[in-house]
Amino acid sequence: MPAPENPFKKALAAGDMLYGCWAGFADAYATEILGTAGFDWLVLDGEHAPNDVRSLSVQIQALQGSASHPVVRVPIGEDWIIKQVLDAGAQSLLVPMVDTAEQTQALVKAMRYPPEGVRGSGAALARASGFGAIPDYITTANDQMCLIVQIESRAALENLDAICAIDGVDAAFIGPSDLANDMGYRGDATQPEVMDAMQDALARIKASGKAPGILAVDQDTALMYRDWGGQMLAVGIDVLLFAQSARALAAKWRDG
Ligand SMILES: O=C(O)C(=O)C[C@H](O)[C@@H](O)CO
Repeated sequence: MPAPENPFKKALAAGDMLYGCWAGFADAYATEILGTAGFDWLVLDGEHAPNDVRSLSVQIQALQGSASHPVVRVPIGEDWIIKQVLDAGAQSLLVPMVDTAEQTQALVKAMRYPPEGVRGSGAALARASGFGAIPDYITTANDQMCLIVQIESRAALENLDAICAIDGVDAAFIGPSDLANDMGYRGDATQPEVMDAMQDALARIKASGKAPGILAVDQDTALMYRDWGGQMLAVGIDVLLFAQSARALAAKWRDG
């Protein structure tokens, strides 16, 4: 029995439009609820939400029966955390702050067992292999790995074509907020220079044959990014959805 097929990897390659949402409560119960909403994918955010490997692992479990595919964002693109979240059952990783082709090549290797890569072998302990119930996991897992690199700096834009040319990259995901910061427009991704850079980057990613990804937290921006070629399109953040609706409700009753 081989490693489970990665439907998200397949859908990205097929060019399917895939709508996602950030899962930032770092809580399995909240993520399980979000998993009933109907998104194609959810980012379990290990970079900016208070997650650790255990909280990420239980959220992956909570999405077991959901149509929403878990995309785990690691805090940093390093071998040790990549092998831990893959062993926990993640098959699709979003890696922040990827600036060079060399970095990208190392990430591809970190996600794969030798000889293609350097992923450490711990299948018997790993939830990913069904704790040894999938006998062929170690020989078939490499093909199901899905790498989404985050493009969020001027250096990444400069190296974008070389990054997208790396075998093993499935998608390149623009981080509007960090990109704006790096371009000198801290907190404002609506600046024309940033918008032009993002539109150009989405087109270049698409032209490379990889899936273009990006995040928007309002409908008009999401529609614009989709028109620019955004295929892996995050259209919301659960924490923001909750906070904004709670504030609106309080204001409604408080202020009449
Ligand atoms: O730079 C960005 O924008 C992202 O990578 C997304 C943010 O990290 C996300 O937390 C929303 O602000």
